[in-house]
Amino acid sequence: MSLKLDFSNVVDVNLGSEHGLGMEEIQSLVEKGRRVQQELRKKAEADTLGFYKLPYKKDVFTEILTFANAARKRFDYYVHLGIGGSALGPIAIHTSLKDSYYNLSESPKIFFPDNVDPDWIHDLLKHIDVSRTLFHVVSKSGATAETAATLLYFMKYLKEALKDNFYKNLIFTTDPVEGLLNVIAREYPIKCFRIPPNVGGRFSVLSPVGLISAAIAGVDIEAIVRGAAEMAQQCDNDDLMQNPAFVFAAVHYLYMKRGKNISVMMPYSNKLRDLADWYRQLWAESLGKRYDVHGNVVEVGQTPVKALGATDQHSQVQLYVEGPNDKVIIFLEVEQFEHNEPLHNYFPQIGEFNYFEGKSLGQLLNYEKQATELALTNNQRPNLTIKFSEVSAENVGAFFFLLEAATAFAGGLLEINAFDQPGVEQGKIATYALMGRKGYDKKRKEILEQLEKKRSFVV
Ligand SMILES: O=P(O)(O)OC[C@H]1O[C@](O)(CO)[C@@H](O)[C@@H]1O
Repeated sequence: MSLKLDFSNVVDVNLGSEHGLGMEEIQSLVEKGRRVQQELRKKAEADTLGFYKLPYKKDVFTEILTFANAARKRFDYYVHLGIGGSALGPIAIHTSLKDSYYNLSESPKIFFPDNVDPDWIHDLLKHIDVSRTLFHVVSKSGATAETAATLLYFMKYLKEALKDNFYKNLIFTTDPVEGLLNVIAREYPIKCFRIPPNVGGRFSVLSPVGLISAAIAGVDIEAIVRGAAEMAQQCDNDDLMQNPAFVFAAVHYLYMKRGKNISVMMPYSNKLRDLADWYRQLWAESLGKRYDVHGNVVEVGQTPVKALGATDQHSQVQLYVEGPNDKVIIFLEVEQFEHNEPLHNYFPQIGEFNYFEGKSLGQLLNYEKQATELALTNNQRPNLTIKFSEVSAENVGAFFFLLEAATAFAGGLLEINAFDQPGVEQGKIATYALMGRKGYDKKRKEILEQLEKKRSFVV
């Protein structure tokens, strides 16, 4: 595993004192960082914070591999039903390590319909044969409306195709005991994988949530968790100035205090593109909080934005370089691409093309990254780079763990609970109420009254 973090362009010497951080400023957080580290270690040891232990669950990996090897032979299609933390990690693994163009992988063909757009879901039916499809339903709570709805949608076709044997094409990944999927699984012999209760959805990628689709696609899941475990060691370093999770968290904490409320993740790699989607949920749901742990109203958080290099140089970078200086840009860079064929100028009459001669697309992409980095730095825009030696399972696993540990550290520095999501729950409850779910009658009445009173302004 080789993942390196380059923080040079947040340092005041390179960025100027108005927008750069003094080393002593970061250093001044070390004492608080130590207290946060102790607190997190205690929680990990007491098993209240389960994501720390996910890279070491050997028995779970063996169970997944055994299941996946059999499933690869039995099914031609795999459909992953889940949303948020139950989908973004699996998608990121698939597009980074398997098939960067969705849905074109070899058999079994893999799909992640993580939305309830009826036309999009309907279109999927054109690409699969339901009787030869494994549906993997992933929901920690076992109740999320979108996931339940897509399960019910496909059930119609499963029942048509397989009659009472429909359950043979279903597997669930959910809480060990709680939730509606367990109620179904008690009735039908459906294979269930477990999300440990102490692992939140957005921290669950290294559990069966992310590893089953990966194993079915033929990704080396043992390499993913090996990379994560190596990174876990680095993130446990007592020397906090050498601890990548702490430094990442400290830098962002200091910038949040200075009003830099936007966190842009910009992979210069299409394969790493969806890691930024995964990061958005992690950073947004974990740190976007109204109250701190003492009950004070703090309304903290950073809005994560996804951009893609070089594509978004021609869309977003103008704003990043000259617009409001309210962002921290995180580049993801690949040092060694797998394919690096040299270009040749086939139009010698066009001398202007000669600078391409012998250069590769990878070189162009990385020079473009360097050029954007320079432009940002010269305009005092803080930026840092996470360098992947290559796009490999080890590095992707390490990336997941790094950002999870950094998020936990950032939550500690901000003194907020990084592991709940009360704001999302409000929306979930309102959806249940509007849909008329049992037990939500009072809420439904309240919402309908509220909607009636609302002034409308439709143009
Ligand atoms: O896995 P579940 O319980 O279906 O939840 C899906 C997602 O919904 C949320 O609760 C809110 O978006 C996320 O935290 C979670 O990853």
